[in-house]
Amino acid sequence: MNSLLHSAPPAFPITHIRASTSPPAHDSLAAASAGKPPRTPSRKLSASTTSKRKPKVQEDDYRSTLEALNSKGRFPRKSLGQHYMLDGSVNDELVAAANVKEGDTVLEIGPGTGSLTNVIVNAGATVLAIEKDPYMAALVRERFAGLGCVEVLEKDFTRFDLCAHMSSILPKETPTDGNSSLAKVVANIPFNISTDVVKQLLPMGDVFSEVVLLLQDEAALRLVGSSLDSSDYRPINIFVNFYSDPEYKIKVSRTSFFPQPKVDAAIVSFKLKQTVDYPRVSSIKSFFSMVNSAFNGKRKMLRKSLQHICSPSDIESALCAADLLPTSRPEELTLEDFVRLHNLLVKI
Ligand SMILES: C[S@@+](CC[C@H](N)C(=O)[O-])C[C@H]1O[C@@H](n2cnc3c(N)ncnc32)[C@H](O)[C@@H]1O
Repeated sequence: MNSLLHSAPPAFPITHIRASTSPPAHDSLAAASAGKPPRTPSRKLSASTTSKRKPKVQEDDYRSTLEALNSKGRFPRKSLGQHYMLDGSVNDELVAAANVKEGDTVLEIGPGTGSLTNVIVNAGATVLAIEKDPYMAALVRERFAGLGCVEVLEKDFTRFDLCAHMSSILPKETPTDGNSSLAKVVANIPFNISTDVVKQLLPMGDVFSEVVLLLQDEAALRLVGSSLDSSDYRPINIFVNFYSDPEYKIKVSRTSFFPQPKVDAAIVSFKLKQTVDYPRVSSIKSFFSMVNSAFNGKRKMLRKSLQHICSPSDIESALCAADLLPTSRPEELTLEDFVRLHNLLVKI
């Protein structure tokens, strides 16, 4: 599932972008153009700053941002998957898919120029944005400075202690107004970290209610649509369905990005399950260890590939007790089948 595109053209053909009608909105663009990230101290989101703020509707200025970057020779970095969204309606779709509303807390991974951040803020949410590129982190921090509802952390998401940070910003108690205290994730992520992102976020149902991502289309179809007996059916499909209810929303053409990647994208939403709704297994760790072992020998029958757990005859008995054929192979088992098999095998 990893990687794909990042073969952006060597030059930055800004002429293919419609000229912005709005002037650069902030001084940061001047700093950006000069190649120096503006130095704005990061502010912590707090109840006092978030409740008092008045959302300020900004014109989306990402085209002018790109022009400013281009004018000083700043190239989107292939290694960071910097393919910026040019189609505002895709940002609207992402935000709508997560049903972002007033008072929500939203995690955005890779805000880039802040075009999606802007739509999330305008929906009334507070945003925690994690951006690896120091230059873009400074740019987006400056863009939303003064609103009090956007915290930008200059971090590599794949190495960030998200649980610790989220527990420091989310309320400890469930709000009495009936609203959920759970946060949401809305992000146009670099395709090359999509597996890491999905693996880190999906088991966080006690922190997030929805995760809405723009993924490479092929990866999205594999994650959400891979069915039994298909060659794409993998442990990640069991993982995704164990922790969430996934939905493929819409396909997004590669022409919506700048620079244009070699592949199309898609919006996928994952409604996260709460711990109490996970399939009942005695140990999640041993469950996924069994699933991984089963797929390690993809063409092998389970009675062979699971031999390190117990004897082939015990495995055959467990398969029969789970209403499965003794000759079953991993690609023939649903999540529920794996759960039944696991719970029988660990008892043996
Ligand atoms: C596909 S661009 C999307 C930018 C912006 N959200 C948009 O829609 O135009 C991906 C963004 O993620 C940032 N990024 C890349 N790797 C990252 C990582 N490991 N952690 C956090 N941000 C990352 C890039 O610098 C870039 O800004």
